[in-house]
Amino acid sequence: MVKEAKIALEDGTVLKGEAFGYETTNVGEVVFSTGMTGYTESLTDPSFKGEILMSTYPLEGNYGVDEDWYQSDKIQTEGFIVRELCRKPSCFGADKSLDEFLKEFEIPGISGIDTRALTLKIREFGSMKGALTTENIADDELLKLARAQPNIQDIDLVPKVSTKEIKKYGEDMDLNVALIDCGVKKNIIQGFLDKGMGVTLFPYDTPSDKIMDYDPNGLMVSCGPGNPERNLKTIDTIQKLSNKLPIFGICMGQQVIAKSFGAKIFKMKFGHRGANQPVKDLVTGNVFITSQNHGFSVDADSLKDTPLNLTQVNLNDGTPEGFSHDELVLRCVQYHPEAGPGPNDTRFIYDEFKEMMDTY
Ligand SMILES: NC(=O)CC[C@H](N)C(=O)O
Repeated sequence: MVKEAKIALEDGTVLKGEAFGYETTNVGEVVFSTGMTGYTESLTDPSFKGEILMSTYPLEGNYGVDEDWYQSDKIQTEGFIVRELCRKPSCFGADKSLDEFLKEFEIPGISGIDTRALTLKIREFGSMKGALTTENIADDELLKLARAQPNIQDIDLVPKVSTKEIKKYGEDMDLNVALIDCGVKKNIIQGFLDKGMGVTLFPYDTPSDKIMDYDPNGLMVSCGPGNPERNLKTIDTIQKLSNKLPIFGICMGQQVIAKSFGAKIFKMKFGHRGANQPVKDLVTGNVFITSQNHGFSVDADSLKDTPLNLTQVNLNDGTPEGFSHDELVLRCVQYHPEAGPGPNDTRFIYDEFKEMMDTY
């Protein structure tokens, strides 16, 4: 027999569905992703820490879960909301079902939710604090839990996902990248290795001279969960290194680099999450379809008072998707060129990073 599950939202909504995954109760900010595939990659993406993920695509789990697709070593989201769960997957490579996957990492799931209506509500209200339970909890208790949690802007999530020790990937490479791990995905590291660059992974709070001891050819700042403005240690390191090394950023990387040059950050109403976000390059006029997962953004107007130049914009809402620097060797993007999940339209950015380090 299938158990009942419930999701409560801070606006007073309580929705009932069927439980899957682990029997527990978790709180987080409820966000939606428009990706049609890639639930394994999204659920294991550290940038989802503190968030309860909802998929707008109506069927999840149909091709199972394979460990090769993980973007970190576990599920990072606080819960998963789906319209329909496939309990019997079919795929040549899969080693478990989505239900087994959530059980293994002790994460609750709810299916049978009208995800179209809930997405419309979030688009109107904005991302909402929620509580998801697969246990027996009264509606008003669950609502209290949803409302009592702190706002995602006010919590430190990066220390929860960043590496605790320095790690090296790739031996005997000509170029080596120092990667500050704010919540890196495996595909970001793999993207460098595939192009023949080695990677040294550093904790988010590593001081600048420690990084320079490794004599890197470039500095990469990764994606990561939560509010970039709270990531003061990484911002300090960037300020000390940006005139010493070529510097790159992806997602939170872009946000903290912008902040380190005095730009402002704001919380978006419902963010960009999915594998189909259109981005225009202002230099070439080319448009790319990109993979994204962020709820904060750099304020485009605030770039005017900085040495940063806007190079790319989002075609849905005009938010900044990339920039360069007047003098320094610097390239940032708000989207995920490494994909996982999503399209590979912007993989060439790794070649640009390489060229920038080669010529530096
Ligand atoms: N993927 C990311 O790096 C996300 C950055 C930041 N946590 C945001 O939501 O905007």
